[in-house]
Amino acid sequence: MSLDLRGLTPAPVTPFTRDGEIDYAGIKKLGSWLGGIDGVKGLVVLGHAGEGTFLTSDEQTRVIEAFVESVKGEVPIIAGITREGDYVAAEEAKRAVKAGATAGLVYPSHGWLRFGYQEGAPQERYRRIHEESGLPLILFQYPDNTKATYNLQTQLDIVSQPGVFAMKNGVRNMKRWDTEIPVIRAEYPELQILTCHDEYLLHTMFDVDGALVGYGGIAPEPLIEMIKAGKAQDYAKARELHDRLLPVTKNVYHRGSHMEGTVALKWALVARGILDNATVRAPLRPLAEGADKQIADAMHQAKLV
Ligand SMILES: N[C@@H](CC=O)C(=O)O
Repeated sequence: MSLDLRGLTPAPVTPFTRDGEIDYAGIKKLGSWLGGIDGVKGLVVLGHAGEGTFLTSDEQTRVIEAFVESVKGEVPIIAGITREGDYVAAEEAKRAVKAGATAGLVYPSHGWLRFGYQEGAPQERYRRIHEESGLPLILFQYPDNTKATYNLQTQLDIVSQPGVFAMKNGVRNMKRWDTEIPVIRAEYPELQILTCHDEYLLHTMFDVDGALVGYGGIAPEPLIEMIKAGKAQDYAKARELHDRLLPVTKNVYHRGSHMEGTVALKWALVARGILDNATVRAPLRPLAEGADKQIADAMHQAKLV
């Protein structure tokens, strides 16, 4: 299966039953729906939206297997690789391969968020995970306001390494976006650059090959259109889609932290009839009373239901 993510790669939620267990029937419904949409290029499971770090290792394996089964080979399943240490992250990547994952999205080591990273450590993390698991990897560029954001040289070094084929860019600093992407593109024209700015999709859609976003798990159809409009440099069309989606964007991604957005994604899927509940695992918390109705109304306004 070729790894061409030049289009929409949703990062779906992990459905739970009302009593908090993994809902495999829900995964089947969600995965087969998303995987069957023309323009969906892959699914990234066990990311932030997928509550990947809230699952046990066995659960992670079973979630990957269930998503692989659900898409029936239509699209690749890409696993979030999130463990803090490189040794355990490489072990996690090997388990993901066994479960059927075709690629990995490598998260920064958690401690870097607070303390920053030693020079060379991110490059080494990608090298080790790829060498030990064989997984093709996606570089995850964190926001500029974290200490786990990679400077330009670190990004260039990582994407020069064997096995790194794409970048999920969530830098949220337009100076860096405007100046770093052209340099990376010029040096590595084959690298697939994907936006993950769920809340700024219009503004980042004209410089990328695609989008790797949780938003894609609830509104794949208009996002596929928006990616096409971005590639055609058709601002009017992209703006129209943005405006249509704004009630949903506000209700999912402007409602508080990005983490709260994960809970909202589940309510949006309830509104679409894909999930039957919005159960999440702690530390996520249920949304305030009435949020389900606000989200359902927004989904109606955006013509997604
Ligand atoms: N869109 C988010 C969610 C992460 O996985 C981001 O920017 O990182």
